[in-house]
This record gives sequence, C-alpha cells and structure tokens, in this order.
Amino acid sequence: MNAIPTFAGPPLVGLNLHLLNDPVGLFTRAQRRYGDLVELDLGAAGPLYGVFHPDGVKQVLLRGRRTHRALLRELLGGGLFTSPSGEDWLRRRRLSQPVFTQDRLSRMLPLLLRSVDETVHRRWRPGLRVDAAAEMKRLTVAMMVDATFGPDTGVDRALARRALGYLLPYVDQQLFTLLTPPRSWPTLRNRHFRAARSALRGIIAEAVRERRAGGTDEPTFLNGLLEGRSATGGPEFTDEELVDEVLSIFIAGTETTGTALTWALHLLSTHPAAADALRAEVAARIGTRTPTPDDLSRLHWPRAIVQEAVRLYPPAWALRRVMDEPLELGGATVPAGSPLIVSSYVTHRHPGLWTDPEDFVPSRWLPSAPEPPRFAYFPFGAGAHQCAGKMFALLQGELLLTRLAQEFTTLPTTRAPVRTSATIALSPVPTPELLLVAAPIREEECL
Ligand code: HEM
Repeated sequence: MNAIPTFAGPPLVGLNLHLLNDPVGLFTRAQRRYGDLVELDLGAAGPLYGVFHPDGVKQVLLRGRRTHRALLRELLGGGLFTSPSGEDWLRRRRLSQPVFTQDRLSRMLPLLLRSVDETVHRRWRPGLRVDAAAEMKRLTVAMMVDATFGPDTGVDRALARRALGYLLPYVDQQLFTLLTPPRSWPTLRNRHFRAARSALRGIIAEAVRERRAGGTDEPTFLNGLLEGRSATGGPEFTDEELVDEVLSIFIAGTETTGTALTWALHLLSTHPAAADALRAEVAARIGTRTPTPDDLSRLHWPRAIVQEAVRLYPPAWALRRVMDEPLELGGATVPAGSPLIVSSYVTHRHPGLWTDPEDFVPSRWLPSAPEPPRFAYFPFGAGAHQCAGKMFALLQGELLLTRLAQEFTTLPTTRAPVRTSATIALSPVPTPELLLVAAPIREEECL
C-alpha cells in the first residue's frame, strides 16, 4: 500500500492560516509539490485530504456526502443549496425539478433579454469606463429577480436587489474572515444583515401568497417551485420551505454567475483575438437581430468563452465531502469519514491534463475540439449535487456576450495584473475596469 504524502505546517496551527489567507494558492502548491492525493496538516483540527486527479474527483463527487452547511443554514435557511446530503435534500431536489427544465429556460429568454438590453443598450455607451464586477453583479441580480418573480408582479424589485446585494457580502465575511464580532451582537453590520434578510424573506413570502391566490403561468422559478407536486406526485413545498428555496436559488445563483461573467468580460478585453472570433460568429449567424433560443443554439463562441472563463476561474473553486467508506486511489487509502476536498481551480489547471493549462483558449470548447478527460472539468460540480442552475447560468452568459458583440468591443483600462480572491466565489482583485468601444455589427458584415 502506498503512503499518502503530507503537506505539513507548524505544530497545532498546521496550515490553517494559509487555508484562510490563500486557500487556492495552498491547494495549488499541494498538488504541484506532492501530487494528486495529499494530506494537508490542519494541526489540532486534524487532516484534510486534497484529491486532485479526475479519478479521485469522480469517486469523491459521486460517492461522497456533503456535510458542511451549518453556518449557511443558520444565515440563510434550509433550501436546496444549503442542505446537507440526505432525505430532506433529496425531497427538495425532486420537488425543484420543474424549475430548471429546458422548456422553462427557453421561454424565459425574453425575460432575461430585458435586463441584458437594459445594460447593453441603455446603461452602456461608447467611451464609458465600467467596473465589470459592479455591472455584472447588478445585471445578474436583476436577471435573478425577474426570472424568479416575473416582470409584472407587485414585487418591490429595488428593495429585493438592495437586500440581496447586502446578504452576499455579509455571508462572505462570516465564512471567510477570521475575527468577526459574534452574530448576536447588535453591530451595524449584524443589524443590516438581519434587516436585509427579513426584507427579502418578506418579499418572497408575499410573492408566494400572491401566486397561491391565483397567479400567472409565466415560466418563472417561483412558478416552477409551485409546480413541484404535479411533476413528482409527492407532497409539495410548504410556504416556509418555498421562501427558503427561493433564497437558496438567489444565493447559489447570483454571486457565482456574476463573478463568472466578470471574468469572461475581463478575459475578452485582454484577448482581442477571442473577441474578434466572437464578433465574427455573431455577425455571420445572427447579425443585428434579437437572439432567439434557435439562434443561441447555432452560436458556439459565446458558450465557449464562458466555459473557458469558468475553467480558469471557477467561481465554486473547491467542494468538501466526506465518504462513508475508505477512498482507494493509486494504491493509497484514505480512511472512511475523513474530510475530503476537490478543487476545480487546481484540477482545471493540472499540467498533466490540459494543453496550455494557464492560457485562455476558448477554442478548446468548440464542437470540433477533443473533449477533456471526464472529471477534469467540473465548474458546476458533478454527481447528485451538480449545479441545478447550470443551464440557466450558461444561458445568461450566452445572451450577454451575444448582445455585447453586436454593439461593443472592450479594452482594459490598465495593464495592472488581476489576482484572485477566494471567498464564497473566486473574484478578481482589483475589480477589472473596461473601456467600451463602439463596434456595432453592420448589415454588410452579415452573411
Ligand atoms: C457560473 C455560475 C454557477 C456556478 C459556477 C455554479 C456552481 C455550482 C456548484 C459547483 C455546485 C455544487 C455544489 C456542491 O456540490 O456542493 C452548485 C450547486 C447549486 N447551484 Fe450552482 N452555480 C452557478 C450558477 C447557479 C445558478 C444561476 C443557480 C440558480 C438559478 C444555481 C443553483 C444551484 C443550486 C440550487 C445548487 C445546489 C444543488 C444541490 O445541492 O442539489 N447555480 N452550483
């Protein structure tokens, strides 16, 4: 039997400070120095096993249990995203099936276009410098609110956006800052958080009441959640559970997509050849018209750019699991019950798995390119907990990039390097600023 190499730290504290300060750097060093299965010494907290090879990732994600959700549940309630593996999670996952069907997403397209066009056609103009992260946060929150409630309900959208904009940074801070005042203390932050959470829960509860009293059949997430029973035959969500589920979708789906699109815009602005290829394809296939679901399915570059952005910068950069049986890998055995971590960031840049792993090469995702090894690429997770909103997130990215390519190219305003900051999502620091340059597609360019 092979021994598992140990990445050791100082006695008692082990590698905990590195884990808090720069977890992505720590996992990358662990893989590069010690290989694809590493014991990370967390001092008094015991070992954590890093699993970086696709064969190991497969076992961990298909057979492992998700456990660590206590703080998220305390802060945000018990929806799908915050639930540990088990019966309750499974029931919620089944009841949520109707939310994310392909048919619902296709019918949602006009709703999403509203926010995209509000950004690209009304907020943006040639010569404007924009903070990519702020713009993408604004856009993804707006799309999420519309997709959840629909355009014509009495929901206070501005309040919903503000409250959501407050919740996420607070959760980040609670999860990733070493010394924060206890949540029970009446600090300004704690009070703001509680006010934002209760405002958002109130808005959702009101929308649920309205919808139960007789709503529309629009293809919204809320309507999908309410259809849970008819689709599965099981008992439906209670009103309280519905509030948790909507909140869970908000939390799982805004920061992740917002950062993914921020990276995509940053990478496009620094890789003009990719921006040209995107523009040429959009010009040739759909020209200047408003994209339909059919149009989007005939475009390859928008999706390839998003896929490559989340290869290099996967918002959900690591996933934790526990296995009830030992993990056997490359002749070594990790004992049952040990905490395991897989990191998409590390595996997506594994030099043994990818050609030019550190480079932005969206063409590797075109239909003519060879597929990467299975479980070498998992920005949306894999197995039972695989991201429920994956197709929705890709659709948002495709729409934005298509609309952008019809109007603008983007340039970075500085050559300063952009680093990653690993909190609830993997964000760029400093936040990239972009210059919008007019480049409208002209009729004569279209085939
Ligand atoms: C680029 C954007 C996104 C990325 C990278 C992403 C990534 C992920 C990942 C890695 C997981 C698995 C978590 C785990 O295994 O513990 C996950 C789960 C989840 N995601 Fe996403 N996500 C994105 C967008 C979205 C959106 C837009 C929604 C909703 C509209 C969403 C809803 C969910 C939900 C509900 C879960 C929990 C699934 C479960 O545990 O059964 N995500 N996401």
